[in-house]
Amino acid sequence: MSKVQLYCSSRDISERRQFEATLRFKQFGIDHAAEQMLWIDRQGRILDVNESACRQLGYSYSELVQMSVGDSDPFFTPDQWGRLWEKLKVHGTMSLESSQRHRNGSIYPTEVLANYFEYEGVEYNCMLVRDISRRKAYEQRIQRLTDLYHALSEINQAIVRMETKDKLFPLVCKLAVEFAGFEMAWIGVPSEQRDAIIPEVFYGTGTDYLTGLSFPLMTTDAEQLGPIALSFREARNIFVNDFMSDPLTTPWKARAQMYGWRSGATFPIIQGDTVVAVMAVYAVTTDAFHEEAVTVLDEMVRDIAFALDTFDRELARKKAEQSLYEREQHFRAYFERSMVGMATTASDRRWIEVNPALCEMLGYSNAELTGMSWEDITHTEDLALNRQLFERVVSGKLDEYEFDKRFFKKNGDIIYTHVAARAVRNPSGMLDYLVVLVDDLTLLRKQQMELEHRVYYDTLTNLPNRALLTDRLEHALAQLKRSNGLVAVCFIDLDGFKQVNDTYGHALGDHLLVAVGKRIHDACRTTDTVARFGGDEFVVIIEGNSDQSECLFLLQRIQETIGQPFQIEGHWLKISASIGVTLCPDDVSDGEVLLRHADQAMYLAKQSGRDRIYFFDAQSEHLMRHRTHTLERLEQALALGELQLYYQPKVDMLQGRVIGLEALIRWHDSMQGRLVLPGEFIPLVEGSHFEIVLSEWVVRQALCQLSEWHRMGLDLSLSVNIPAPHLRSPGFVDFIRLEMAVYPQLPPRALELEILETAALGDLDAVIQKMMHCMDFGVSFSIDDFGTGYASLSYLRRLPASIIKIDQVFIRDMLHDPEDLSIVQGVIGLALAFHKAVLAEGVETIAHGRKLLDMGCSLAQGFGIARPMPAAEVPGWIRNFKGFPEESSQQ
Ligand SMILES: Nc1nc2c(ncn2[C@@H]2O[C@H](COP(=O)(O)OP(=O)(O)OP(=O)(O)O)[C@@H](O)[C@H]2O)c(=O)[nH]1
Repeated sequence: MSKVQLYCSSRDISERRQFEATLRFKQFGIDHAAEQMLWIDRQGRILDVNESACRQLGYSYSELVQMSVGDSDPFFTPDQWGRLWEKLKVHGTMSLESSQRHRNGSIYPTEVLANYFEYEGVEYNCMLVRDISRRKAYEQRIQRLTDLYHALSEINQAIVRMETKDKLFPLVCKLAVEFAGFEMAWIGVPSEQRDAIIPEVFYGTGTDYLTGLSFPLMTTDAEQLGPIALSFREARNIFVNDFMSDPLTTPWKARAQMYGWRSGATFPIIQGDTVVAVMAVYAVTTDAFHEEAVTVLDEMVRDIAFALDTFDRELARKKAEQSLYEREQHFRAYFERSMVGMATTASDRRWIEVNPALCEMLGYSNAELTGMSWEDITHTEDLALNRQLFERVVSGKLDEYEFDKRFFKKNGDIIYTHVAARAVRNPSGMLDYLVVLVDDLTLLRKQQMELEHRVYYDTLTNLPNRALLTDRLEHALAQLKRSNGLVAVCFIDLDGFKQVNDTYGHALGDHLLVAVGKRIHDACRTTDTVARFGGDEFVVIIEGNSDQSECLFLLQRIQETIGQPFQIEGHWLKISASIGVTLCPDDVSDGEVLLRHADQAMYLAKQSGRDRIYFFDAQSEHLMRHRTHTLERLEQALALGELQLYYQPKVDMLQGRVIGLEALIRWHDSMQGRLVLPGEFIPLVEGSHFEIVLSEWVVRQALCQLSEWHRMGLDLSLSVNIPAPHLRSPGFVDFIRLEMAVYPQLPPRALELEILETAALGDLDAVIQKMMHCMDFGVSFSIDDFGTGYASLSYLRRLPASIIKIDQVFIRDMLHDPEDLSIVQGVIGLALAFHKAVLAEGVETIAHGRKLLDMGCSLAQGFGIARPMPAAEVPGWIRNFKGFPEESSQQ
């Protein structure tokens, strides 16, 4: 290498040597400096260079000094050099970045320090040039990382703003291109069958690279399994730093070549344990994915996955929030609209929140109620229990309670409620508040009470009914065992009540029953029980009386008060009662038996003429036993044929002929060995189950006998007595129809049914209906014992009976009792007025007969004419009948 020639002169050779040594030293230093040193003149000619310049530019010293600056540094065109020189002259020194071309053509970046100096009037520039390609590469790397971090930051910011992957994925691709410096980026998701990755979003230049591309996942052909599929299947990042040489990219090389891709990377996006997408980026340079870039990209992909998780979480949170909101709304609506009172109460016993139902229930506004404590409106009697339960909840011993309690409403009314309360506690177990449900049971309770009342009280009189009476009696008897008093069971049955019903109607009868019940109640003490037993029967239980006379005194008072006239609906009614009493401990101590005994005593009171008080005793018991026994015997008698019909003729005194007969029952009691008259047993039969059985038997017997007589040529009519219960029984008409059908040969009106005037009363229309039906079968009717009942005239007129029979009690005494006579006269007149025949019963003498004839009654029956006789005697008697009253037969 040529050296710069230095010319100098010195006298002292040692000094010269010293100087030369210094020069050599300096030259050595210049040649070994890291920077190139180039001395260049104003025209850009290279005048001198150090060894570093030759080394770094690849030229020899001699070559370089033949060159100008523009030859090695393309930046320094002559113009550029000229402008630089001017500036340099001004500033003396300048630094700038440029580049140099190596002899082999490669260009590398340089840093240039230009130093201007003048030497001996000539301008020079000593340029120090440093190869900065390593620094530049490092800087580029830093820049790349900075870009990547920028992209990462942008993505992270986007994630914060984004809500769904639909928006995030395109943005990620865009940022990867715009900030991270990739040429193209795309994200693919697995197909529905998860057998291929389908590009979903993409950004950058050359996106048509993807057109028609899908990346099979299931292929067994290793060649087809590129970075995308591998990344997805194996959930790992894959980097291809040289697209052209990497065997993984073989199938796509041609395409990549077209677009200039030199390197690429794929990243699985993993949520939980599942790869949900793959992201791919492409660069036009090789080795784009150095370690730091890979770290950032990896982080970016993890952030995306995190974002997806966040989206899902956010979605789930929103869903939960929505559902919470909906539930809250639901519960709010439930709270607001519930028919049940709902509230929360604090540990200081104040209402915190109350619903409209509770406000309405208690009569307070929401504002009023929430300012109060539940204690303020709790019924005093329920306060202690409520407080006790509440304290147990506060102390943690109890979590919930339910009980029935009463509240005071704002208007002072009491409401009955069922309260259910449940504690809501904080995590440390302290009571936060209580959730309270309040059910208004007032109506229910009222209904319950009404129901209970109905079960135990008679709806008409409001007196205890039979059920409560039984209870009270049991109670009284239990008490009696512990004391020395008496319990009197009194059975009160009104006399002739049915007639009141029949005469004035059922409604008035009801009023009377209520009034009687009240009078009995008022006559008794509060300790006594007055019950309606049924119908017109009342029972009084008298407790604590010391003896029978005291009890009798009270009963007489009851009897007297019932006997006082009642004024009901403008009618003055007079009624009496028959009372049967039994006393415990004199009698047994079984409630049911006591009631039966009192009933039996009452029955005897009735039997002995009504309006009486009868104490049960052995005698009554005996009588009752007698009745039961007789009924049993009668049933046997019927089966054994001991019952027989006797026949008493009825005659027309005017015409002197027999018009018919009345069948009367007799009992040949084989056990007693005597004939028992009906007066002895019929009263016992009345009201028993045997009454209808016996009546039916009589009808059948009578018809059989009638038919027999008709067969014998006796054209007679035969009457039988029909007891009221039989006439009223539902099967009566059918019974008559069927029995009459057995004897079609009988002429009409051969069978006559005698009914008591009272039997026809009651449901008059129904009875008339029945009578009409029976008349259709050829039966006629007469009214028996007329005068003893109280039938109203209009009733009488409507009854389709053809004969009225005047009761024998009037006939018997009419000859010397003007009152009876006038009754008889009245009845005869009435019968005439109603165009009915009239027959006198109990005609015992000719004088009776004459008197009756005088009064216009020609039909008669009685001992004076004939006693009842067995059927066999009838034909003979008829044959011998000479008329009545006959002088000859006068007794
Ligand atoms: N108005 C009314 N009548 C009733 C009621 N319950 C039953 N009865 C009638 O009360 C009457 C009671 O029958 P009885 O005791 O045999 O009639 P009674 O006329 O008093 O006869 P004795 O007791 O023999 O004097 C029957 O006619 C029933 O129809 C009711 O609640 N209201």
